[in-house]
Amino acid sequence: MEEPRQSKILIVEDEQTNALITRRLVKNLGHIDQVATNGYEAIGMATAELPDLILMDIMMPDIDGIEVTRQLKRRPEFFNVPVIMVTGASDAKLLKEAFDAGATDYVTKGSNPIELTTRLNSALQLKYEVEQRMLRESQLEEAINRLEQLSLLDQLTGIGNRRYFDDLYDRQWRAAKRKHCSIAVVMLDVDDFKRYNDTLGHPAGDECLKKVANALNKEMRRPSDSVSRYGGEEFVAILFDTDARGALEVAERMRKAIHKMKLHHPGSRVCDFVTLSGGIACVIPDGDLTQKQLLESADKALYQAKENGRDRFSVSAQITA
Ligand SMILES: Nc1nc2c(ncn2[C@@H]2O[C@H](COP(=O)(O)OP(=O)(O)OP(=O)(O)O)[C@@H](O)[C@H]2O)c(=O)[nH]1
Repeated sequence: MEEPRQSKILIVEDEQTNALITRRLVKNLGHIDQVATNGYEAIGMATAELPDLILMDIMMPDIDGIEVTRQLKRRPEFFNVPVIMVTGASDAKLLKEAFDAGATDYVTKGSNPIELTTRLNSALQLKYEVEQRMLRESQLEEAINRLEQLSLLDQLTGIGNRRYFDDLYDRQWRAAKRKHCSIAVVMLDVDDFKRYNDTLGHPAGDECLKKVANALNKEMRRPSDSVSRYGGEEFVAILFDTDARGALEVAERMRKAIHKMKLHHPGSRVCDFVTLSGGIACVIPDGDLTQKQLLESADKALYQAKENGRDRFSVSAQITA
């Protein structure tokens, strides 16, 4: 059993002699003591500075120990503060009332100091064990949240991955349907990226994708806009509440941002630098059209942009809002 650490013990006792005896015992055990001589004072002191344990006299004028316990235990911060009742006689009915109010244990007045020491130590031990368990649980929860977050991020580029996109697209699609507003999907693809890898090597290709992802991400200016890595050298942006014109504007901004970086691309058939092609599709979702269809339209438009010479965007003719 771990040695109890130095704890703050609040002694609630209206009789001076009893208070003195208990204080001495608490001090001898190496703890810090505080004394409240009535119920109201006890509430004031306990709420001003949370004690680690309370030794509570039951019988007190004005407001008794049971009522004080009841009031304190209503407050969430007292959930793990043990309250040991100190009682004149072990009246079963009174004790039941005390336990119902939230007391942890009890000792009878004038009992052997060893008994009080043992009960005090075991109540503190249990309190610290509960605290440790809660800490471990919250650390575990944090680690799980972090893992969940990581599983939604693309490891290479640090932006959302396909899973992130699928989840967000589904939520935004349903929101657009509810609000009868338009949603735009922009599929983006680095031009001649196979040639980039072939001429400069795969590690350089990876670096290029990181820079492209970062630049695209910077162009997402509204909180509801996002760009994710769709896979390989393909990216996808979702623009909520955006029509075809708006989407084309954002797409052009992204294209220019890539141009501006002037990432040397010796194998490109388009120009000396890395360029992007993209396909845009947008719609106000209604009952028939599916998310998949909108994506397919954006993909077809991307193919069209490639066919038309790359380094450009094409807007899907079939579905527009
Ligand atoms: N370095 C690197 N290359 C990747 C990654 N993912 C996909 N690629 C490469 O991207 C290239 C894509 O090539 P293609 O689909 O033929 O298209 P492209 O060469 O970009 O030609 P167009 O799209 O027609 O302009 C392939 O060579 C893939 O190996 C990656 O994570 N890192």
